[in-house]
Amino acid sequence: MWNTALTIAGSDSSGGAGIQADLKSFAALGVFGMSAITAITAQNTCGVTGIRELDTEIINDQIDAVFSDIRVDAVKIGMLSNSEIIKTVTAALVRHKARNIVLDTVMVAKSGSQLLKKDAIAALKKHLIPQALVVTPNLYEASELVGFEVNNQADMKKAAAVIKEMGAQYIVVKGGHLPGSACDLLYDGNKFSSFANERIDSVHTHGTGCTFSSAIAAGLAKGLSVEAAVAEAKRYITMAITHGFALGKGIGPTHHFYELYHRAGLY
Ligand SMILES: Nc1ncnc2c1ncn2[C@@H]1O[C@H](COP(=O)(O)OP(=O)(O)OP(=O)(O)O)[C@@H](O)[C@H]1O
Ligand SMILES: Cc1ncc(CO)c(N)n1
Repeated sequence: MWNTALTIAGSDSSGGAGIQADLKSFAALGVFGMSAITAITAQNTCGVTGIRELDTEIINDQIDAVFSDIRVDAVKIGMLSNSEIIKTVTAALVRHKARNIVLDTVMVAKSGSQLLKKDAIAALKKHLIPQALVVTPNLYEASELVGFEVNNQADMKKAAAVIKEMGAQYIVVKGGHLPGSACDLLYDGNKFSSFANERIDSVHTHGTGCTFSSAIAAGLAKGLSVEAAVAEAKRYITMAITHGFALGKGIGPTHHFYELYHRAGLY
């Protein structure tokens, strides 16, 4: 019997981030992936050249089509683009009593393009964060959510506590953009746990945030606890960055051949 995960996110035509990274991560981690696309981006390793938001009716219909037919063990949410999409997705997830929701608070692409309108951050806080089991902001996103700078471990702890107050059950503040080791902080409302790895000196990090949050969702879909799913996702993203590769002229993608490596005894 397959465990399943649904990604609700934007499409990246170059395959390194968004829906495409999510489905590759689900497959690599042995979970059957499904998708509801919120927006289409024309994107490659150098940047985003176009964005079309889908209308909320077809976004809602995709989510309904999946839930009305198939058991969904976990949901990963990525690019949402605007507040109407946020409200539609929230209402659909509440209606279907969705479990194991991992919210990656995607705001800006690595290349600098805005993937969430600034005026939609309030809707994210009000509607979707309270529905999330796990929220995975990077330093910039954490700072936009809480309204103060998040630049070090102490700020990350303060930010996690504020985001917890918004109604999420677990917060992982990602330290991928900190100097030094790549240290992420998990907060469950009582205690902080660190997940650290040596920083990998690679430019090929397109899609790291999407890959990491999808890997957490895959772990939850397989029945892991949040702590175990985050630990497994950290292992997975570290492998995926270690084997990231030059594709195109810019920032190359992460690598998703986990099962192959695993079976070969390499991971
Ligand atoms: N150079 C690196 N070496 C090791 N781990 C890294 C590196 N960069 C990021 N990570 C890890 O990758 C995961 C994703 O973190 P990151 O902070 O890059 O997310 P993000 O900024 O949301 O990504 P994106 O730009 O794709 O949205 C985290 O677990 C982080 O610690
Ligand atoms: C569609 C999409 N979602 C998320 C990201 C992550 O930054 C991206 N670059 N593109």
